[in-house]
Amino acid sequence: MPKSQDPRLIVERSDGALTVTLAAAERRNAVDEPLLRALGDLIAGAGERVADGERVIVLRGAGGAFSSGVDLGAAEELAQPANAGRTIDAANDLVRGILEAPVPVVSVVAGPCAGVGVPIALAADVVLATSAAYFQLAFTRVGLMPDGGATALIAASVGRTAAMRMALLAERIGAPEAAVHGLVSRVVDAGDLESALDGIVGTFRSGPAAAIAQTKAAVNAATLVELSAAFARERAGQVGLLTAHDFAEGALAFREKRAPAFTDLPG
Ligand SMILES: CC(C)(COP(=O)(O)OP(=O)(O)OC[C@H]1O[C@@H](n2cnc3c(N)ncnc32)[C@H](O)[C@@H]1OP(=O)(O)O)[C@@H](O)C(=O)NCCC(=O)NCCSC(=O)/C=C1/CC=CC=CO1
Repeated sequence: MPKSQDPRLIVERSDGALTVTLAAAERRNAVDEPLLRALGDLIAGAGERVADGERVIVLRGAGGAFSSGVDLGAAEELAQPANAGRTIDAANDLVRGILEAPVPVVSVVAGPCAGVGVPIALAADVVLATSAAYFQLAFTRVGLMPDGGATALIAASVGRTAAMRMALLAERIGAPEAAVHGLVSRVVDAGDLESALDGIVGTFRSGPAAAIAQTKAAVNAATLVELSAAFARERAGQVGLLTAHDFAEGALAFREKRAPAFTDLPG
């Protein structure tokens, strides 16, 4: 049984499936660098565990939400120049790890999925949503830009116009619309979630592991040709934004539950 060093991750193994649950429900499963790293380490271990029979990884969130993205309670620390790149790197490494894992990854989204939670969920090979799920690239609401490869992952699924709507307007995209745009693989009623998940896990458990691994790698290579460049562009832009006024104001305004007053100019 793989162990997580972070108590905010619940790790369960059952008959070839590793299930990892983000368990910080009081903040809608907000993440920070240590949590991103702990999750990334678990995903990275899949290459060794496949020989022991692991055939699929399931990512889900406790308490209804998948994740609300990076923890805005620590905005002041994130904005320190020495720290600014570290959380971005941890998120990028995690997303890359999900995409490169030799076993399929299934994300289960049954409520809010926001900020960097979106590229983490969408990096999975199957995104199973309930009708209560929604996706929100909330970054610009707090003076940031999408990261975690979101600019490439979203555009690969939804096209430029819808990507701009999600990234610039930070609109919530509910599960039915997410299905129309190809953001999710399947939408089910909450009551049917576990049986739908069992079906998907069962398909991977009894499927041809080598063929599945090759297929996943080939589809990702063909559809995410811009990913590495996107990681680099997002990192360069985000580091500057994290240390600027608008992020400090955006994060404070979120915590104070008021509208932000942004003042930074481009360039
Ligand atoms: C849309 C929401 C995710 C969910 O809305 P809702 O269900 O109505 O829940 P709330 O009432 O808003 O939240 C419940 C409590 O959780 C706290 N909380 C929620 N999200 C966060 C968070 N990300 N960080 C800290 N705390 C959070 C919220 O304050 C409530 O607490 P109280 O009960 O004490 O009031 C909605 O919650 C939402 O929009 N959340 C924020 C989304 C967001 O902006 N995420 C961060 C984007 S930035 C990012 O993900 C990535 C980076 C990149 C690298 C470095 C640095 C920063 O960001």
